[in-house]
Amino acid sequence: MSAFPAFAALLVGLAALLLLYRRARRRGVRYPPGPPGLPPNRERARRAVPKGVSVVEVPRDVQAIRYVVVAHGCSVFGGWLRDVDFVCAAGTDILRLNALGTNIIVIDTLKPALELLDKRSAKYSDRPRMIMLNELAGFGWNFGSMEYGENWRECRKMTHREFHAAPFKQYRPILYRNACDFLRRLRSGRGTVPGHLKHVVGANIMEIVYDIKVLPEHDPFIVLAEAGQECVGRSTTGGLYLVELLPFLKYMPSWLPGAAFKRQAAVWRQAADKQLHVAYDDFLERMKRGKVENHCMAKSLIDSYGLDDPVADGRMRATTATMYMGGAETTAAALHSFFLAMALYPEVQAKARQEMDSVLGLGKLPTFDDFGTLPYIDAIVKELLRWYPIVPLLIPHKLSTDDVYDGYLLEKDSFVMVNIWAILHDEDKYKEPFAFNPDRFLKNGALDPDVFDPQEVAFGFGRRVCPGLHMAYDGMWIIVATVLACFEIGMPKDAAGKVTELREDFVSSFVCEPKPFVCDIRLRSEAHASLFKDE
Ligand code: HEM
Repeated sequence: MSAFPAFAALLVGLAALLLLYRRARRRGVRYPPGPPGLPPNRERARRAVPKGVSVVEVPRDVQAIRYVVVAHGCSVFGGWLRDVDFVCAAGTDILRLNALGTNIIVIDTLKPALELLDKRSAKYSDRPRMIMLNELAGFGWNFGSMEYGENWRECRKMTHREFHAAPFKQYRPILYRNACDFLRRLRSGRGTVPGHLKHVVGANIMEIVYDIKVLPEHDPFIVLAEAGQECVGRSTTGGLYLVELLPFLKYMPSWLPGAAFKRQAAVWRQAADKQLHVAYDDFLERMKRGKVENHCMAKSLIDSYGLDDPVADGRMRATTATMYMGGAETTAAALHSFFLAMALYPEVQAKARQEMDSVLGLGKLPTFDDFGTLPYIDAIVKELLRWYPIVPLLIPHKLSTDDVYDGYLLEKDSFVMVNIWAILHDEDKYKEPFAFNPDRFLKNGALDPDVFDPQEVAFGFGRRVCPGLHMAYDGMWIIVATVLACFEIGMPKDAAGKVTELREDFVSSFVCEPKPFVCDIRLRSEAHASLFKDE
């Protein structure tokens, strides 16, 4: 017998043994409930739901939860699951979907989310590989999508130095100054609210990270960062790339038919490289000329790590560039929801103003010196995090080893998503969860410690928890407080001055944001304009 058939027989034998071993090991094992296999459409998905798992049909106008399943597409499954618009199992804590061999675990309640992602975070802190995004399009430097390991740990350490609660306070004057600029832009009547929000959050990040003061319009650094952000959005929500399932395809020559994904990735790679290097190189160049005037993240990192170590240099570039990726779209989306909520709930505005007038006195713009003295403003920020959670399904974590929870086997390499939307709309925690009602967080005029704080879940879990959460909270707080101090936000009106309809209509994407809408924004009085006039 020649060597090849013997070798082939040996391989087949080994594969069969492995299969038998895995079957034996799995015998008696329970998996979390869920539809068997990939549900390709709504009808089949509904029929496929196993006994004992009830399915909640979601009202069409409550857009966000439709994406409990659809938003799996944010990582890799979008194309297939897009038309599935039913949602999660009620009565189960954990749901398991299987999409062509990839397990997706959806955690629907707080207890398993905390137990697994927080307490057992050593096992649950990896991310899916995302070949198109990380490896082909060149965004592997983004530590938000980086695999768990030393590189990721070092980037987190670098972020923590500047962004945890105490050091971040030094950046509050920047947030305040840019908030005043935002008020002036709002007053000008030019542009759009989402455009102004994008500008203010971009301005905050660029200044805090690189000491760059952006231009009022078409700032080149924001333009580059937005271009990078758009590539990430398109590569993660545009549907599945076959290369995610067949990784060897990544070596396919770009000129071959069927390799359009590689040509697309090459275009995105240019944006990824620019986002990584341009602002950082600009900072280095200014530093060499002695032109860096203020403390910023890049300066602090270079003061500690120096300029000579190429590994540290790569990580400093990656860490600083990741801040825009994580912080711009999310914060702008949350504040966009703020304008919608205020137009829909004028009584909330009235209460906020009453609080500010009585605590601060008339005719004063709130500043960070007032932080902690305005519980109703804090309650509005918390309700914004809860009402339409900004990242309703988390960024998928990946389980790095088999695990067991409540008798269920959770397999190594499963994607793990938390249904933050469901947790923050749990009627046991929040009465009338669909209403925007900041009062739910208050008792006797102070924040009620017995009400579950949405911050506990809205920023994620365990070792992957959002490192920008203090910046996010402070950045939202100052805009909410100063806008309410100076402006009235009302329902849209037609040309004849008649109030027109305004709906809660949100974009179906990885980040939950209202679809464009019009509202009526008016200065409370000319005297209020003097509170934020040009410096
Ligand atoms: C309202 C605003 C924000 C919300 C709701 C939010 C929410 C989140 C969530 C849910 C995650 C995933 C956590 C997980 O996987 O468990 C995350 C990750 C992240 N966020 Fe935020 N975020 C916000 C603002 C910011 C800001 C202002 C920054 C920085 C300037 C930032 C930087 C990041 C980064 C770098 C990651 C990736 C962390 C990692 O994978 O290690 N975020 N954020």
